[in-house]
Amino acid sequence: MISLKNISKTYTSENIKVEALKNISIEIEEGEICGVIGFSGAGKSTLVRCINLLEDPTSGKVFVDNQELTSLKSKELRNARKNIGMIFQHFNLMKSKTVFKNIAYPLKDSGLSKDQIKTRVYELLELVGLSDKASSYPNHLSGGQKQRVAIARALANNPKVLLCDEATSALDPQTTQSILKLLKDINKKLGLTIVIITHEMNVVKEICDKVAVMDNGYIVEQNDLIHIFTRPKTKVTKHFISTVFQENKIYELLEKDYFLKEIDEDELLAKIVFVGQNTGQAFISKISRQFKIDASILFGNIEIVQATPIGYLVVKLSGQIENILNVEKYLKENNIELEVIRHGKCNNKPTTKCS
Ligand SMILES: Nc1ncnc2c1ncn2[C@@H]1O[C@H](COP(=O)(O)OP(=O)(O)OP(=O)(O)O)[C@@H](O)[C@H]1O
Repeated sequence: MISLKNISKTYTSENIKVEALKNISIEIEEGEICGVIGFSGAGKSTLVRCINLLEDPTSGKVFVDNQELTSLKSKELRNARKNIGMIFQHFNLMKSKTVFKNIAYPLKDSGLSKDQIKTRVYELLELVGLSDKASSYPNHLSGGQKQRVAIARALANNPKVLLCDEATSALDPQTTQSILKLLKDINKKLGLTIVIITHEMNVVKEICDKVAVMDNGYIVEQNDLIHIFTRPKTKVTKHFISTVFQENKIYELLEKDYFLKEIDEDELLAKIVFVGQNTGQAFISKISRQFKIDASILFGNIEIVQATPIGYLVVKLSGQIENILNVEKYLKENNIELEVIRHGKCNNKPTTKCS
C-alpha cells in the first residue's frame, strides 16, 4: 500500500544543511499497522510527512496505493492526498468551529449535498464514539475527545491510509489506551493502513504489526513486532525494548547490589528471553536437572505482545563452566535467547562471554 524507495530529505536554511532522511526504503502492506520509533530528531516526522508529500523528498520515489505521488502535478496530488488522512499530537482542530463543522470541513469540495454531509458526519461521530458532541466546541472537550474528533475528520473522505504523528503523546496513559484501541478497531473495520510515529515502545507494543526503528536519518532496523521484541539487533532498538521490560532499572539494581556485582568464578548472570509456547515450559528446572547447575531467578517479567507472551528473566546460574556452556547451547537449540550479562570467571566484566 505504501512504498518508499530510496528517500532522502535534506533541509537547507541559512546555508546550513540537515540530512533528515538518508536513503530510506520501506514497504507497508495494505491493512498493516506500522510503527516508526526513534529518538527526537531521528527523522520520524519528516518520514511520515514525505508519505503524503507535505515534505518534498530531495530524492527518491513515494508510492501510495500503486500511484507514484512524486510524479504527480499539484491538482492530481491534491486528489491523491484525499486517500491519506493524518492526525497530529496537538489535534489541530479549528477552535471557533463546532465538532460537526470540524469533521465536515474536508467534505466541503466533495460534491456531497448538505444532507449527505450531515449523514456522513454523524456516521463518523458514531465511529469514534462522540455522537452526542456534534454541537460542542473543541475547547469543551478532553484531550482524548479532541483526538477522536481529529480521527473522524481524517477519515471523512474514506482514506485508505492514516498517518499518526505522535497522536497519543499529549494524552495520559489511560486515554492513550482508548485512542489506540479506537485505531485498532478502525484498522480492522475499515481495513485502513496505519502508520504511527512514536517515541514510546509501549504504543508500538499495543497495536503495531510491524516496526521501523529510526536513528540519525536512517531506518536502522525494520521487522515484524515479535521479531523486533525478541531479536533486536541495534543498540537503539535494544534501548526501546528495554523501556518495556524496565531493563535499565534492573541493571541499576544489579549495580547497586554488592553481592550480585561480585559474583563468584563459577557463576553467570544472564538475561533469558523466551517467546510464545516456550513461556509455558519448565525450562529452568529442566536445565537445572539436566546440566547439574543451580538457577536462581533474580527478576522476571512476561509481556503480552500481539497476543503472544514474551518472557524476560534475569537469572544467576552456578555450576561448572562446561555445564553452563551446555545450558547456553541447549537454550539456543530450543529457540530461547540467552545473553550473558556478567560472568564470574571474567572478573565480573559486563557482557563478556567466557569460554
Ligand atoms: N523545516 C525544517 N528545517 C530544517 N531542519 C529541519 C526541519 N524539520 C526538521 N528538521 C531537522 O531534521 C531532523 C529530523 O527532524 P524530525 O522532526 O523529522 O525528527 P523527529 O524524529 O520527528 O523528531 P521529534 O520526535 O523531536 O519530532 C532534525 O535534525 C530537525 O532539526
